[in-house]
Amino acid sequence: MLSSFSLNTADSVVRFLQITDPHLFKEENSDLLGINTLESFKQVLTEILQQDFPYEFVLATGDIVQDSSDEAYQRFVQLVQCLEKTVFWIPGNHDFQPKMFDYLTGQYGNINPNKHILAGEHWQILMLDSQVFGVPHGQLSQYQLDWLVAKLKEYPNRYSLVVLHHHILPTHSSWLDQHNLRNLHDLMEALSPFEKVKGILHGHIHQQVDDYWHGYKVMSTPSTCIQFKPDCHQFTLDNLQPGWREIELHADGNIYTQVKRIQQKTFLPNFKEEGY
Ligand SMILES: Nc1ncnc2c1ncn2[C@@H]1O[C@@H]2COP(=O)(O)O[C@H]2[C@H]1O
Ligand SMILES: [Fe+2]
Repeated sequence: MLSSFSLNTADSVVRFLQITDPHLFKEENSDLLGINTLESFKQVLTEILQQDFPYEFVLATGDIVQDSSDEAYQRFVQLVQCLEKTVFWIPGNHDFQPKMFDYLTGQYGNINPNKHILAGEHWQILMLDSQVFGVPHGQLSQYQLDWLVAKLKEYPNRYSLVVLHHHILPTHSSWLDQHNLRNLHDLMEALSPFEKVKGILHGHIHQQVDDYWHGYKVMSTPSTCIQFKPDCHQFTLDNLQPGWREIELHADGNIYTQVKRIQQKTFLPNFKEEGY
């Protein structure tokens, strides 16, 4: 396992961005259900650059590439260079991890493969791999759970944010909820002895969630491409725009966060599509 990454902050508040589910392709003109995922990702980056939120790093929470191609992972690295910040990442169900390790380990740009961030003096961020290769649902292996518990024991004085790709709370869309994290009870058992765990952050469901579960703040963030509509039994796309999330971790253990969506362009999918 990689060593921990220590991020010294000038301020007592740790600020970062989450981007998730870009679903990039090998070909620049490919689309996912009618949205060109390269164009929507570029627009998210463009509008991030226009904000004045003073973030220090970025978390990319999976489904970076849709077609396992070298080109799309390389393009992701090139595109995020404009942010001039370190980008950490975890795999989603669509990612091909051998290629993530080929291209996302830092040799080609400001990408960092560490999964444990000591963020300032008061926080740690624990990034988990919930991928089960070849299927859309998620599962945390015993190795991931043991690693999580080991880090929580090692840094008992830090507040903790847990990050994974898959969702833990129902979206009330049965087609999507079948692809959730299957062993949530194992995650809960791992976390429950540690009072300083404050939040759980994920992607995967292409929609915003800001909720609480057993005292943890649970956050999910719009994809940078297509959006899924909540509360729909059948596969249903939403007309909401691509987005990202700003997060602040405060020294008293509070998390302040907001979702932003692009405003200067409109991306609409083909609403007749029934899946991918
Ligand atoms: N019509 C559908 N019914 C069930 N699952 C689907 C459908 N279309 C796509 N999916 C899967 O659901 C997943 C949800 O988000 P992902 O981007 O991980 O990838 C999606 C596909 O793997
Ligand atoms: Fe996903």
